[in-house]
Amino acid sequence: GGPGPARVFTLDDFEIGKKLGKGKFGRVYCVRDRKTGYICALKVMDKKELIEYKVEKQFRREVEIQSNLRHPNISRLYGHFHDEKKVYLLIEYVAQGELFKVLRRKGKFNDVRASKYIAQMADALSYLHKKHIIHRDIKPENILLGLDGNIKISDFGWSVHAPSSRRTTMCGTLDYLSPEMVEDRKHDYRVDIWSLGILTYEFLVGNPPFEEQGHTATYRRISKVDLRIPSFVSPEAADIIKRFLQHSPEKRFPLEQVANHPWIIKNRPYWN
Ligand SMILES: COc1ccc(C(=O)Nc2ccccc2)cc1NC(=O)CCSCc1cnc2[nH]ccc2c1
Repeated sequence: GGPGPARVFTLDDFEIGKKLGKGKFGRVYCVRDRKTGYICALKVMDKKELIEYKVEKQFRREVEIQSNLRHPNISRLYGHFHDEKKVYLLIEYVAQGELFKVLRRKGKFNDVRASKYIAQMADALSYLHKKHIIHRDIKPENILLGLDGNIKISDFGWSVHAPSSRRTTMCGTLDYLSPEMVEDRKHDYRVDIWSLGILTYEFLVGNPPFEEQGHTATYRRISKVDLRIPSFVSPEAADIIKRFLQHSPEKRFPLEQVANHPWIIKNRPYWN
């Protein structure tokens, strides 16, 4: 059987370790549960900030949804507690940290590494879509790398990191928006398939496909799907990128078919 009833935590249950990150709504620390020795990430947020930014309802809804998610490539929300001034989120600690930093350090990933991550992302997104959850914010900054080399999507949606430690363009987020989102039309779960195409391209090339200096130029290239795939990208990878980056959501490659695409089949034997 699984773990017992959720414990009621207080801050005293933890030894506070190093700071892992700083978000808009709070700071994240690496902590150890004194009772079990378990290492977790603790996100600390001011109640008054959540009220000021009017995100309490969103917070409760997200915590409710996330507490029920169980997938190897989605980082766990173990629990939450509060005291007089603050709210605390107990989140799975993912040892190798932000995939964004690995990508920037390496410049770009080869087909073996990129195909492993994209297959895991497709599996995680398919799981979320079956639960009628659209992630809507797929980008390297929201992906963590576990000790075993597998990825974990985490919810940075509410933590806007200081610009310095993030992309050069202030509007990194625009790069991942689908045509229907930039054109403010109705959108559904297939925006995540579009973003997965942007992510595949960025993993293999080192920058997102429609990146431009200004918002308007990026917007125009997204709307036109002005996609230029460099010749060093393998034919199988170029094929799956084109299947993801279809202007019309109906034409986008279904996530369930990713595992059987030649790019995945060809590289799977080399995943460690
Ligand atoms: C399941 O995860 C989450 C669930 C909820 C929220 C959240 O903030 N919800 C919210 C807040 C306010 C209003 C509405 C909703 C955040 C996360 N997750 C993260 O923020 C990822 C970084 S913390 C984890 C973590 C682990 N392992 C690491 N290794 C290196 C860095 C690092 C960082």
